Amino acid sequence: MMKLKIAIQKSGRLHDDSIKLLKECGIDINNGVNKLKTEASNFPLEVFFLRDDDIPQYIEDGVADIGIVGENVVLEKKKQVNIVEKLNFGKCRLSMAVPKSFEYSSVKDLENTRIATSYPVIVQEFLQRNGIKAEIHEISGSVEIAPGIGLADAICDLVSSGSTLFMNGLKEVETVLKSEAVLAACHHLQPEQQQLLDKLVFRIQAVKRAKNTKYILLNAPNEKLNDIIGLLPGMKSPTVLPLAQEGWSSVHSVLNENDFWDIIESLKTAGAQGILVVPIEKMVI
Ligand SMILES: Nc1ncnc2c1ncn2[C@@H]1O[C@H](COP(=O)(O)OP(=O)(O)OP(=O)(O)O)[C@@H](O)[C@H]1O
Ligand SMILES: O=P(O)(O)OC[C@H]1O[C@H](OP(=O)(O)OP(=O)(O)O)[C@H](O)[C@@H]1O
Ligand SMILES: [Mg+2]
Repeated sequence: MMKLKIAIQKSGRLHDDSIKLLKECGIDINNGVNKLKTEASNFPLEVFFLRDDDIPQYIEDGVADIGIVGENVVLEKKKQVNIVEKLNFGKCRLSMAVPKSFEYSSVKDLENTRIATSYPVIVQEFLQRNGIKAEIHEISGSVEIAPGIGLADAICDLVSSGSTLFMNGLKEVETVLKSEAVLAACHHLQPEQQQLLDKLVFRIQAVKRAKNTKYILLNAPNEKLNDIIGLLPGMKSPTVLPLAQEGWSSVHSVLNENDFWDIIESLKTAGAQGILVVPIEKMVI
């Protein structure tokens, strides 16, 4: 039986969330310590554990059929791969940063500077787009140290909380790119592999959808039902069941995580009681 080969990060920021996502998709991986290749026990999937920088090349070459990697790495490596699905984790931005004492007012202030980065391709494109001439120093890690040791005037590196910049006396001045982990695929998949990928993507979408949604149950007096139902978006329309107590109903529906607090307030004002909100594990529409 043909298997789908997936490359994920061996260790680092994306490793745990990649394994977790596969697990949430019902795929069990026997993940032995230091094992660089393994198989799923209940899905035709072979898993390769690699350095994230190498993943786009492996996918382009078809050594791996698919992979989980940061969009930032896909764009830097310029390999021919399809971005199939954004995965909602590994969210960060690639930003320009300068020492706190640097009087920065616009991108023009980067003219004739030395910029240390692990993303020379993306930085070069950014500088070109902005008509700036600067010297790029490629370094593979600990980029934030570069200004402090006299290697560069500015840096371009990944930021999420900003604490690494802060700890190193730097300030963020330009966002070059926003990124998150993506599922990338080879351009030349066999039909059977494409079918397996479709199956996996179907599961990933159900998991993602469920994460953004909550299941809500509430009790309402029947005379307020219309008002309350009007507040609930629902997938189609809410389920309404009679309660044992005469004149009352139980209303069930789903809510988008983002609308959650606004709607809860309005529901209470409209007369809803005993509101329960529970997570949804999978959501297929
Ligand atoms: N601070 C962060 N917050 C969220 N996501 C991040 C952060 N830093 C990096 N990422 C994302 O996780 C990916 C992997 O980051 P990590 O720091 O583990 O890379 P690495 O050190 O190059 O790993 P490898 O050993 O695989 O080469 C990045 O390419 C980026 O997409
Ligand atoms: O804004 P923050 O939340 O501080 O995150 C930013 C840091 O995270 C990443 O490094 P990571 O910690 O993954 O270590 P690495 O340098 O070994 O890749 C990135 O290269 C930054 O250094
Ligand atoms: Mg790397």
